[in-house]
Amino acid sequence: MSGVPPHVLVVFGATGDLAKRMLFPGVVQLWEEGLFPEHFRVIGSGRHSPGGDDEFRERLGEEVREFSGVGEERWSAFARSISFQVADSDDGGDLASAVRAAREDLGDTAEVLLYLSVPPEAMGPMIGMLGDTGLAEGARLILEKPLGHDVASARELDAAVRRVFPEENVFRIDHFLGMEAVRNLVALRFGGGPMGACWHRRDVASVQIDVPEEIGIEGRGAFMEATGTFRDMVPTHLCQVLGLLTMEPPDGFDVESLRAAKLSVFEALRPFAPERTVFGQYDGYRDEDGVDDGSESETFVALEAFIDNDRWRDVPFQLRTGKAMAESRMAITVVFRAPAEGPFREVGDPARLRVELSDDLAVSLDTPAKRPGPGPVTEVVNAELRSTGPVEGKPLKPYARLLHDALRGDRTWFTGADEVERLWAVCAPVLEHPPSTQRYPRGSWGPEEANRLPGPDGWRVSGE
Ligand SMILES: NC(=O)C1=CN([C@@H]2O[C@H](COP(=O)(O)OP(=O)(O)OC[C@H]3O[C@@H](n4cnc5c(N)ncnc54)[C@H](OP(=O)(O)O)[C@@H]3O)[C@@H](O)[C@H]2O)C=CC1
Ligand SMILES: O=C1O[C@H](COP(=O)(O)O)[C@@H](O)[C@H](O)[C@H]1O
Repeated sequence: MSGVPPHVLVVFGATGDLAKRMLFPGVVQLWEEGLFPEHFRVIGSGRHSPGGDDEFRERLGEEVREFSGVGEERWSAFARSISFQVADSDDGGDLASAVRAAREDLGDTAEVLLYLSVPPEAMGPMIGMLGDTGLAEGARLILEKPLGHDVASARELDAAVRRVFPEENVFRIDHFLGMEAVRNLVALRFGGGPMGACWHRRDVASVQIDVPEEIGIEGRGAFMEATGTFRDMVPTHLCQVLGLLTMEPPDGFDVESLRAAKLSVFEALRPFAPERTVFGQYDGYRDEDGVDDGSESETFVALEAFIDNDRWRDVPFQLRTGKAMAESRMAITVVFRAPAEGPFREVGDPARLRVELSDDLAVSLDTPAKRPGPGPVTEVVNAELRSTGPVEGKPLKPYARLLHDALRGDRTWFTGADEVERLWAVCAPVLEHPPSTQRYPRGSWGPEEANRLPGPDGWRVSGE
């Protein structure tokens, strides 16, 4: 028994890339784990019909089986409660009728969860339609990132949302906040361990948040042309990780306290400088479907950030992400200061803490230590931190975990509109004066200029 009331889940953008790769696999994982409502209907929606309910189920089934590993029989059992209904921002009448019918089938206690997995420019008009058709009434709404494309459009979108939905029903999703390792950052910092004690400019020399991706754009040409990697990844995933990593201790671990703590550090985040930002585009990107022959859209970004507060002043935070790179990795590396004086000031490599943003706890510490023997020689030794007990069940995938939160009305790990708006303001100088886009070979670590950005020590994960 999941303890979650009956639900009608409506997914707009149900034929898109996110839906097949992450969202539906997340839904199915919840169902397999007994965490999805026992009684439910899922209605996929979009402007174009995949053919009918059967065709939708069949196509989605092939994709979801590939990305989630669910077996054919289990999928068929789940898929019995799935249908498809065409809708767009001008016409949601049939969809509203389908949702009403599904709700009646499920009984009085049934709730409605609406998921907008559509491109940023489609959000505003879709929300208007949800209001006009009555679909919004009493429903919860999940909004995909990025929300808008700059400060003005984010504000406009937020106003559209507020006209139709009360804030307590709005869930702005950032799936990095559904990652076990990202949530663990809060425990590592505030759980009383040594990591919390040295989390200060006094001890920390620099920090890297590095999310290279091996995949290219996977058929998302139109999305990448309109959005680009900077808007897609920086004010969203990378900054949310940065926020949790650098915020002051929150007053509590509830939604309001976490948002206030993140907002406060985002207010101290210095607007990004175009001269300390590198944009790149992988060779061959212009030949992808939906991409302009002369496109200058960036598929790679690296930048340096500073937080102007007492804790972090002058500590460089280096952020990097890109498509078609040498390796897929999500890693945070904190480099500690070497002592300024005394016998160990000559120690070659400084101490480093590495947190991999993976499902399993993967934290490692490289620290100088004395090599056994008569001489005063030091070497770097490594300690791996691992969970000590058996882990209950399979770790939930980020979308599964966040959907589970939303189904239960828990907004703790969803973002606030004021954070979103502030982060667009931080990005504004780069959006207004973007650096020129440098080419880089597929399978590389990005343009040469980006490799020089962190200084002589380079990017810590490259080529390890
Ligand atoms: N793909 C990914 O890895 C991730 C994506 N996201 C976010 O999810 C959202 C969707 O991304 P993704 O699935 O990749 O995009 P896709 O382009 O693959 O799919 C978009 C979906 O939205 C529908 N759609 C497109 N335009 C409109 C429109 N104007 N009005 C209504 N519906 C529209 C499309 O169906 P139809 O044309 O039939 O309407 C399609 O089903 C984006 O905001 C993206 O940032 C977030 C995390 C990861
Ligand atoms: O939101 C997005 O995230 C993915 C990276 O997340 P992952 O969980 O698939 O590793 C990124 O590829 C995509 O461009 C972006 O829209």
